[in-house]
Amino acid sequence: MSDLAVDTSALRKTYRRRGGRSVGVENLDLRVPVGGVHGFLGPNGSGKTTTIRMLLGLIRPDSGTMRIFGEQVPERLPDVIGRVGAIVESPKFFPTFTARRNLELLAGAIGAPRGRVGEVLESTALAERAGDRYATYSLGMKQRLAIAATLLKSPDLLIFDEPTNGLDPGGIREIRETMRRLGDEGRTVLVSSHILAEVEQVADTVSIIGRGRLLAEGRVVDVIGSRSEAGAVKVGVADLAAAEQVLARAGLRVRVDGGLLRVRGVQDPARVTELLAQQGLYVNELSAERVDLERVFLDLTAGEGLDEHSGGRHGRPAGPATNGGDPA
Ligand SMILES: Nc1ncnc2c1ncn2[C@@H]1O[C@H](COP(=O)(O)OP(=O)(O)OP(=O)(O)O)[C@@H](O)[C@H]1O
Repeated sequence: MSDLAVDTSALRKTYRRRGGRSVGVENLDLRVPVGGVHGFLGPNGSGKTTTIRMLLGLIRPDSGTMRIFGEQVPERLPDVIGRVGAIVESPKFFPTFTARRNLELLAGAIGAPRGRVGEVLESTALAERAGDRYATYSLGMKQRLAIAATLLKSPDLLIFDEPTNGLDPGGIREIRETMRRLGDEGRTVLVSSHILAEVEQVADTVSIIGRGRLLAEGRVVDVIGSRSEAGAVKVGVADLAAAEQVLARAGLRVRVDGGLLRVRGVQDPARVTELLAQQGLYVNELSAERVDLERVFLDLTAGEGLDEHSGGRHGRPAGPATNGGDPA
């Protein structure tokens, strides 16, 4: 049995556009391990939805291969689709029926056991409100009911494309907790998002893409760890320009960023304080640089945002992904 829930190899998809073709996904090797939550991250227009739609057989790739649980798709999709639950657009529920009734009707339609309804309401933390009419649900509850509906057939792989779009912080937290619960049950959750803080808290592993290409992948701790640097500190001081010169003269790599100095290659932070104090520059803040997924993402995808009107992606040559490269 494959230890990957999803894997793609050299996947490519282009779209026709005026004057030629634009690239949706370029040479993409995506690997999603079985079990746990996998964040599929990228800026707007980077190819997340395109990839998900190809996996679900909704659009065809130009070239490359895709497998779900080791089965080649789209060729073998009928064999594995029963193990896959996806929310690509909001399902239709009857507004005047309760959530439970809506799920019972759906369970009947797809031949899921009726007892499953109670279980999926528990999994999505909707059990207490299951007797309320759908029309009275908040957006977050509606989204969780959509997840509950996909859980009726007890899928091993769940694919969620930007599931928290339009939700308030409370709704986002509930979806996050639901995804974590599903991952802990041993299911594989593939969730696309451009909200990094949310993914960092819930994902076990991530793939980061930009302009349709893979930029980094791996366990969240490793992706962050590989780009953290010992001896990187942030320094607050009133005269940033003068302090920058002093530290640069002392051989430290330093730049001004966001009202602070970012200094690298610092073996002893007390040395920074001393060097500056000698010149009458007094440090009001000094802390180790904390690298989070957001920082990694911004470094990796700098300049990867799309300008739809520039035609910048058109005819882009293929090339290898620069996994784990050093941040600029
Ligand atoms: N049906 C289409 N026709 C033409 N171009 C398309 C089509 N769908 C997507 N694209 C283009 O393919 C690229 C990737 O888009 P895609 O929607 O997959 O990105 P995404 O990462 O899901 O973005 P978002 O976060 O905004 O949903 C973009 O340049 C987009 O304009």
